[in-house]
This record gives sequence, C-alpha cells and structure tokens, in this order.
Amino acid sequence: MPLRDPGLLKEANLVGGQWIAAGDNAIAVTNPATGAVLGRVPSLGAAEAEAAIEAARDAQIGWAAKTAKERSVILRRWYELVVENADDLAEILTLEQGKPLAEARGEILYGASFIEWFAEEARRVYGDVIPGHQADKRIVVIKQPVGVVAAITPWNFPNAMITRKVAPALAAGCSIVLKPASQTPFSAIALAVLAERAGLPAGLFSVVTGSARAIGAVMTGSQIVRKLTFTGSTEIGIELMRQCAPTVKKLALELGGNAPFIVFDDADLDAAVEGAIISKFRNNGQTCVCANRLYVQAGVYDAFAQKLAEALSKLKVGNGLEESTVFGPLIDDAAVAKVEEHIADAMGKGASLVSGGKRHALGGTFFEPTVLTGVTGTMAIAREETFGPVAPLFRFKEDSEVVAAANDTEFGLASYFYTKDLARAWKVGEALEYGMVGINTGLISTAEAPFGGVKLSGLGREGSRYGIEEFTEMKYLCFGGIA
Ligand SMILES: NC(=O)C1=CN([C@@H]2O[C@H](COP(=O)(O)OP(=O)(O)OC[C@H]3O[C@@H](n4cnc5c(N)ncnc54)[C@H](OP(=O)(O)O)[C@@H]3O)[C@@H](O)[C@H]2O)C=CC1
Ligand SMILES: O=C(O)[C@H](O)CS(=O)(=O)O
Repeated sequence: MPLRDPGLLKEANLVGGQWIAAGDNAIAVTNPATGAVLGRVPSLGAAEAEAAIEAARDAQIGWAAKTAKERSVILRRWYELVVENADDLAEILTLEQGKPLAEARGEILYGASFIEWFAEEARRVYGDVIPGHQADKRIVVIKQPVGVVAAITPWNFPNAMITRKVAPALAAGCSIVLKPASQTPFSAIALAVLAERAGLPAGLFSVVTGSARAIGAVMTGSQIVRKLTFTGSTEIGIELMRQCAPTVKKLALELGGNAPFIVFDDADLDAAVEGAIISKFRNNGQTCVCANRLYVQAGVYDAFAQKLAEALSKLKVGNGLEESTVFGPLIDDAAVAKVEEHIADAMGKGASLVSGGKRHALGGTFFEPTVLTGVTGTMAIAREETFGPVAPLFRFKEDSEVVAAANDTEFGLASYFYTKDLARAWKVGEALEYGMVGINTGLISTAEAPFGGVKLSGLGREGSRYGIEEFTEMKYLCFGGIA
C-alpha cells in the first residue's frame, strides 16, 4: 500500500542535524515476509558516530537551558505527529519487522504513549530542600540532565524501544545518539523525520546505522557520553557494560528474559488461555517479556492444554499486511533454527507435540504456533529464551514447587500467574524473583509502569515516573554562613 507520506521512508541517517544519504556500500533492509529489499540505509561507522556525539554535546547546552515547559511543548508536538502518521509508521514497521499491521499500529501508539507521558513528566523533575544540620547551613538537592546519551535498540520493537529511551532523555534535557537494529532501521529514521518536523533543535537526536561494533565502540568509549541505554540480548548487554566500565557511565540495560506463566487450579481457565496467547504469542513470541515456560497445576493441566491448542488453531499465520493475519514471519532464519532446536530437544527428551511443531506451509520464516506437553526442567526450552511461537507446558502440584521452579533461572524480567485466591496472589507475587509480575493478565507493558528486570535481565527501569530519573544526576548544594 503506498504511504500517505512517502517522505517517512527515508534512505538516510540524521547525523548532527544533517541528513546523510545511503551511499554505494549501503545496508539493504529486507521484508522478512517476502525477502524483498525495502530500501537501503547508510553504512556508517566511527567517524559519523563521533560527529553525532560532538553535535549532541553542543546542542544539549541550549536544550538544557530551555524551561521544562518549552521542552514539553516540542515533545508534545512530536507525539501528535507520530499519532497523525500512525498508519504510515505501522506499515513501515510491518514491512521491515513482519508483525501484523494491527499489532504494528498498536506498537506505534504504545511508542507514542512514551512521548506523551514524558512530555508531561518533563515538568515534574523535582528536587529537595532538607533541614540543615547546623544553624547556618541550608541543604538543597537539585536534579540536572545527565548530558549526552547513547542508545542501542533491538529489531523486535523498532518504534517503542526507541521512544522509551529518546522521550525521557529529551524530556530531562539530555541529547541522544541512537544506533537502531540493522534489520529495522526505517522506523527509527521515520521517528527522526517527525522529531525534526516537531521543531527539535538540530543535533539533539541523531540516528546512525552501520557497523554495530564500530559505532558501539565509539559510544561506549566516549568520555562525552555519560549514559548508555541498551535493549537487546544479555550477551551483548554484558559486553557493552564491560566496554563502558573505563568511563564509568550510567547504564540502563533491558536484556533477555525467561518468563514463567503459572496457572493455578482455581484460575479462570478461559482468561488464562487468553492471557497465555497474549503473553506467549505477542509479536510471534519475539518479546523479552513473553511467557517462556507455562506451568499448569495438575488438576487443570489437560483442560488448559486442550483449550490453548483449540484457541491457537483459529489464528492465522500470514503476511503482516493481510487483514486477518495474527502471526507474521519470524525475523530471520536464525530465529527459526532456535525454535526448531528447542522443539527437537524437548521432544527428544520426552515432550509431546499437541499442535504445530514445524515450519509453516507458507515457507520462508513462517512457523506454526506450537504447543508442547510433558515438558521438564532438563530441556533447553526451560533454560533458554525461545524468542518464538512455542508454548511448553510444565505440570506441577504444589505452590512451593512451582515458585521454586519459576525462580530457577538466571533471568528475572517478567512473570505471570492466574489465581482467584487473594492470599495466594500476595504470597506468590512477593516470592517471584522478577522485576514485573502480571496477576490474572498476560499484558503488563504500559508507559505508566516501571519496566525492567533483575539478575541477568538487566539494570534500571523505563517508563513511569521513575523513567525520567534515570536521565538525571542529583546535585547536593550546601549553603553555609547563613547566620
Ligand atoms: N529486555 C528487553 O526489553 C528486551 C530484550 N531483548 C533481548 O534481545 C534479544 C533479541 O534481540 P536482538 O536484537 O537479536 O539482540 P542483539 O543484542 O543481538 O541486538 C540488539 C542491538 O544491539 C546491537 N549490537 C549487536 N552487537 C553489538 C555490539 N558488539 N556492539 C554494539 N551493539 C551491538 C544490534 O545491532 P545490529 O542490529 O546491527 O546487529 C542491535 O541494534 C533477545 O535475547 C531478547 O530477549 C530484545 C528486546 C527487548
Ligand atoms: O522488546 C521488548 O520485548 C519489549 O520490552 C516488550 S514490551 O515493552 O512491548 O512489552
């Protein structure tokens, strides 16, 4: 479908307020549903990353000097432009990432909600006045912007993972240089086009595509960059953390997950099935908060498995641009290989296939939504993040047994459980070692709430009133001699 505003699909990078067009050695961006080349983006590197960082340093001075209200007004305009162009942005997102159009539009509005939220939060970064410790002393705490921020984002949410970082950074008075995922750069570039139209001063927000390792090395090694915010795999997050150590940067790491989804025998089974489909199969299972292990209490295990398989059988696999599609393609062949590896390992160790289990008849990276039963903790699918459309069902008997199993992982991002028992909800919610707990719901992500995890799932929180604090530094002023 032709875009209403073709200027949003831009084969260029915004570096320090200047657009750099894709040259000869550009990076091809393909549609995962068809393999067709959508367009090309520049293959930039260290020099352009350095130029973007220096421009960000210079622009940040004037931006921080504006009032919070002045920053808020520009962010609000950016929000309005994103919403006004949501259909085009959703189509660009579906074309480069594969998720169904309806889900892509949902992501655009979810991403816009972070810009809206932080346009409001910009005016509520408060400090403190503290009673002095001596008669002539007065103590004041003020909050100031961190300064220049670097951001590196993944392919699975090419819009929302960017606004969840860029919006609070700008709201706090920072500037930001972004390296988006090479597989889905056009969504990031479109956001930069709209930010420029909203009146964001030049140099404040740059988008640099190209060698992740070279651009990342400049970002992590630069003394000018005072914070790195990363969303992606735990493996890369640890590497970036190591690279940032010599310059002691503030860090925000939103990394991998291994979410348990627990169904107790007193749960509303239909609600639990609905929640399991949202939690497990959103974005075709390619989110870090997807249910990765489904624990079902023995008394309802067979009924739940049957209901889940029946519900899945009604949902369509197809090209994300087709109206009725619910499951698009996986992002690439490596993602399909991971799914096949987990299924083969589980079945080789005794799991049973209830539905799906193989590549879809459409070919390419399309895969049948899959339900496995008889899954145990010895299988790879219990320990590793599948990042695909496979629901492995584990059977349990006692509350203590399932809480121990749910916590038996080095990850700690999202977790979910269904019960009608209030005391159990409190006890289990407090006992789960995760940053986020969904109780009788499979969808917890929203701009109002703090998103993030513990252990190998990362550091820090994004969204909520806590999200803007991560882009500020606290300064303590001690006034003496006030006799
Ligand atoms: N906690 C959360 O909110 C989220 C966590 N994730 C996790 O990320 C994984 C899947 O996403 P995926 O994109 O494959 O993750 P990756 O970690 O491979 O990539 C994420 C980003 O990091 C970049 N990158 C890769 N290697 C380096 C490097 N050496 N230096 C600097 N940047 C680098 C990538 O660039 P390029 O594209 O050019 O390779 C991409 O922009 C899963 O484990 C998932 O759980 C994903 C999304 C959200
Ligand atoms: O990248 C992700 O997986 C997102 O953090 C998931 S969410 O914020 O859309 O839930």
